[in-house]
Amino acid sequence: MKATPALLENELKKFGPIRSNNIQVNKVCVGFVEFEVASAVQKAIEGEPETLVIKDAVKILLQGLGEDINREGLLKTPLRVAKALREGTRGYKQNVKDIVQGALFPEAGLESGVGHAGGAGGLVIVRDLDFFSYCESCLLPFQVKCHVCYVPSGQQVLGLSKVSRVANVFAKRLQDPQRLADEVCSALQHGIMPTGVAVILQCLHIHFPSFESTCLDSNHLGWVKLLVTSGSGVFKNEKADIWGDFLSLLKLRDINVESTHSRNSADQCWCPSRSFSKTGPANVGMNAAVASILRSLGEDTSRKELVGTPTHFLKWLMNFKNSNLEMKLNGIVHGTIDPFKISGDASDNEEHVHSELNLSFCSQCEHHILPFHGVVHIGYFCAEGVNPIGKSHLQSIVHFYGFKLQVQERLTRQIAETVSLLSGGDVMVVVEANHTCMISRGIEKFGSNTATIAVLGRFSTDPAARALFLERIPNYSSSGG
Ligand SMILES: Nc1nc2c(ncn2[C@@H]2O[C@H](COP(=O)(O)OP(=O)(O)OP(=O)(O)O)[C@@H](O)[C@H]2O)c(=O)[nH]1
Ligand SMILES: [Zn+2]
Repeated sequence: MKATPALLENELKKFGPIRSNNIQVNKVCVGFVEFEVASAVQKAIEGEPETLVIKDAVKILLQGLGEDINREGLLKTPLRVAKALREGTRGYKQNVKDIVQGALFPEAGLESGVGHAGGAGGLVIVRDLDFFSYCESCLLPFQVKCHVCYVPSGQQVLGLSKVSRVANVFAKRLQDPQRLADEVCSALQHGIMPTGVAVILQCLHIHFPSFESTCLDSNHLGWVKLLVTSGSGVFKNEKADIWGDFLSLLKLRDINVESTHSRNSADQCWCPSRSFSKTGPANVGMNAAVASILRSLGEDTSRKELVGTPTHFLKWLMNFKNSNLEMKLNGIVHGTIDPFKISGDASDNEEHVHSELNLSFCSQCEHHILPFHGVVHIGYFCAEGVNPIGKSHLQSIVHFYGFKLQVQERLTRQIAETVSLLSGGDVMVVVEANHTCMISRGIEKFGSNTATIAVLGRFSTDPAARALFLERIPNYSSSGG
């Protein structure tokens, strides 16, 4: 029998109240039912008209990138992207009242009547809540670390998890950092009716790299960082003393709050897409496809913040098309570009492992059309007295294979194979990357990182050479990841 939510709900009711002697059994069954309900909901989403529209739009975008939509790696991509976008904007359908209702608990203040604490006048601070939101200007996910402080009144406090749930309702929408902070603050103020609420968001937005641009420095892919604040009630005045207590507790945790009170305005250049004056010739079909995605998410495409979004998103996406780079690389792989060849007669000289570390890359996951980015380390044998391959040439190879719809394993192999053509066949490549698709949606593993290794020639039979090269790789955190 097919598990529909209604049917499963009925099944649940049959268990009756949980008693201590059957709690284990009930727990298992409840877990199973929850899982079944979740997959039933997922299945339902797959068939909804909004999902179908987004799937069609994604096919147009893939074709615009010159991809074969029937290639195996891309077959499920339209559905994955549709589900990711709908999941990532589910906040439009959520209601703060439903979350807060029933989670306000009576809590007395200090008995002596001197000072502030408990449910009256003390501070409650919930720190380091990690979220992803979608940038309304370019449709890419951006990372948010959220800190909330409120001053209870009326002898009641809110269940702590609800602070995070309420913030996530607004994070799961197309957003701008300041609006997100204001909406979270206002929702908590209305939901808890405390003496005041303060919200601080630390936001990170990926740069828009392009092969031609200078956005990528030689070490790592940069981030646009923005810190915004919002306050209500006793926090309304940004200079009020009470901010000091909140900020001090954040300072204890290495959060730089120096500029917290210089409220960042929307006109500050937050989304890198806004700083592009020049955009390439518009692809009308692709533009219309992105607009149809926005409408399917329940957005009004004439809202002023969204007017440029299709163009901005395409500006990002078309980086991964690459036709010009293809021609540049032909020279590299066929050895017609002189500096790429190792020069000198090295046949009698001793060879050593040469390494080029921390070559930055930015790529686009072909499963979810979301960025993955990080650094590449390349090792190869080089004879004494022979010029190694120029760092800029290795960086070009990395960019060439990065600026495509990719998977990390393929990227690693392709770099290794290309470098082996230039270096005589003994190559080791390590790629360290953060996958936005692992962080911003689905499993939401904040801080997770993936490393892949490819070895060719002598590196595959010589553990000492591998160890020597691996030892040179700095800690990921210190290499710009
Ligand atoms: N091996 C590999 N997998 C990747 C890469 N980028 C994304 N993926 C994975 O591709 C898989 C796609 O799995 P599916 O089950 O078809 O899609 P999904 O339902 O969106 O998967 P979840 O991410 O688990 O929600 C996921 O496990 C992703 O983590 C990559 O570079 N290499
Ligand atoms: Zn943006």
